[in-house]
Amino acid sequence: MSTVLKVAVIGAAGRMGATVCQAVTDAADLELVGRFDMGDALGDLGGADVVVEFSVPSASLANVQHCIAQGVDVVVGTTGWTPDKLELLRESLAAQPDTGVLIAPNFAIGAILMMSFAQQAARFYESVEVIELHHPNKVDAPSGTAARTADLIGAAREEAGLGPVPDATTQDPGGARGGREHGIPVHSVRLRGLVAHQEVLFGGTGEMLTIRHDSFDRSSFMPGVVAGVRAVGQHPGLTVGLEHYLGLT
Ligand SMILES: NC(=O)C1=CN([C@@H]2O[C@H](COP(=O)(O)OP(=O)(O)OC[C@H]3O[C@@H](n4cnc5c(N)ncnc54)[C@H](O)[C@@H]3O)[C@@H](O)[C@H]2O)C=CC1
Ligand SMILES: O=C(O)C1=N[C@H](C(=O)O)C[C@H](O)C1
Repeated sequence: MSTVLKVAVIGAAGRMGATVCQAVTDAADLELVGRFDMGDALGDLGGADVVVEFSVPSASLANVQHCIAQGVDVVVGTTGWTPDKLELLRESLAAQPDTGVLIAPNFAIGAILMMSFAQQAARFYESVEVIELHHPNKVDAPSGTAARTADLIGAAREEAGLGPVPDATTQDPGGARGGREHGIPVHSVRLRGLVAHQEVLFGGTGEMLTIRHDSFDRSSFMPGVVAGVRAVGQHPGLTVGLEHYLGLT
């Protein structure tokens, strides 16, 4: 007899939360047992085996810690995870060694491959810049995906002994050169009509490589979220990146 996993969603009234509720309802092996949003008491999480968390960066840590304290596995899509916050999660998990938490900056398979390809390409190019483009309702910049991509590229460049990206700019009063993540220039575009998009531009002598991914619809994230829900129980502790569940590392 096959087992049905009970799933609750935190941030259930949001763009991603509502889409996840539908995806869980549509999956024969999953049962939606709870929808929680801002102001709701999380309590026993509706008796869930797994919680999916898509809220806001300022609330996510406390929500995930509540789930860990209940011994409930969590799949997290919310962005804004700093090294300090991740360390707090590891401390919480130390008291619940059988509980699993998956944090994925992006659940779309193409975005995961984009990050992996960018990591591979990083050591071959002197120049690199990341451009992320999103809907204008997004509250955080740069995107979690761009920050993660820049981290992977920056680490690969360091390992290869590459120095800083070349850039002669000495005057930029308006910040036209964008921000920097792990030393990599990152540019954030917010435009009505967009969902989630990213380009990674690599430049070398006489050539350029562009790696681009587009999410045209939030359905693009659902296969990854559902795969995470099914697998998180087999991965106690903290995992950052769905690629670790997909055999890509
Ligand atoms: N990992 C991935 O693949 C993806 C991640 N995201 C990230 O997911 C997060 C949510 O994105 P959207 O759904 O577009 O945002 P949204 O603004 O549509 O939804 C956020 C929801 O969280 C709720 N919320 C706020 N505070 C809360 C609290 N304390 N407890 C429970 N719920 C609370 C809000 O009321 C809202 O319903 C963002 O951080 C975004 O960057 C978005 C898309 C894909
Ligand atoms: O807010 C969004 O929409 C998205 N957020 C995530 C991020 O910040 O990288 C994932 C995806 O880009 C959509």
